Amino acid sequence: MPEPASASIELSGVSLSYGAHRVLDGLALRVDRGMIYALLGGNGAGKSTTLSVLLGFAKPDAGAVRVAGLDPVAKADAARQRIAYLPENVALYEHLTAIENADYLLALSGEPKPREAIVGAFGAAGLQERAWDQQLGGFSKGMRQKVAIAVALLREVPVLLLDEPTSGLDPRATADFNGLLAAVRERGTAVLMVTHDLMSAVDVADRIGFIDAGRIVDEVAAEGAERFDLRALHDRFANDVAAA
Ligand SMILES: Nc1ncnc2c1ncn2[C@@H]1O[C@H](COP(=O)(O)OP(=O)(O)OP(=O)(O)O)[C@@H](O)[C@H]1O
Repeated sequence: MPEPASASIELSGVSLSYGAHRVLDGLALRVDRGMIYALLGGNGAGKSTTLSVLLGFAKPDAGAVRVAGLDPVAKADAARQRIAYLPENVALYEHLTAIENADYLLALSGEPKPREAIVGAFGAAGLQERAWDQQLGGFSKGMRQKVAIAVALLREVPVLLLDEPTSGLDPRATADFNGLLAAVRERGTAVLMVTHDLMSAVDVADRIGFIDAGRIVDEVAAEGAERFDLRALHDRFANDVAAA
């Protein structure tokens, strides 16, 4: 069946085992354009493996995976061109300035941009002007993420994957980051955010999915009343994890 054009990320019936250990077990998940999906789950539930599958680093034993309409294993290069990925600890070059980092990363991905565009994206990402020409050595995690997300904005990719983006951020930096994500969504990007941060998920996500033992056991949509009931969601999250 042809895929709806709006599905930027789609996994259906995805299973993956490491030896005898089934890590993903019939996983189904869909993120449309202009949507933020928060994937929550306990340790070892399969969140990072889901990202690895979308990045084409892990090949499922069964099921279908599409990123911007492409199979990330069969069309690895083309699929990665369409993805921006922020790992939990963003890897940047310490001895290069913020601008040099952006310049280099954009050149690597074959999408060089002039300085004016880079500083424009830094401004949009909330990186203070005095940091633009500083080496990254002294940057906080929040500042590094701003550099990385500015690069993602400049690449104008349709899919953004985030692994624990707010872990280790203070509340102000978390709020800034969530605001930035909302701006990314406005551009029509599909955002999949792996997180343990239920508060951020409630703040910014359109849909929250709870994964356990490699499958989605519960999903809550933003338009539902429960979205605003943090306590109920917290209990549900704890129960989902405990019940498995
Ligand atoms: N390369 C691998 N080889 C063998 N087992 C693996 C491999 N990668 C992950 N696993 C196992 O798969 C399971 C799911 O791991 P995954 O990293 O996806 O969980 P997670 O939900 O991201 O957990 P956490 O919240 O702790 O980061 C874990 O039991 C892990 O030990």
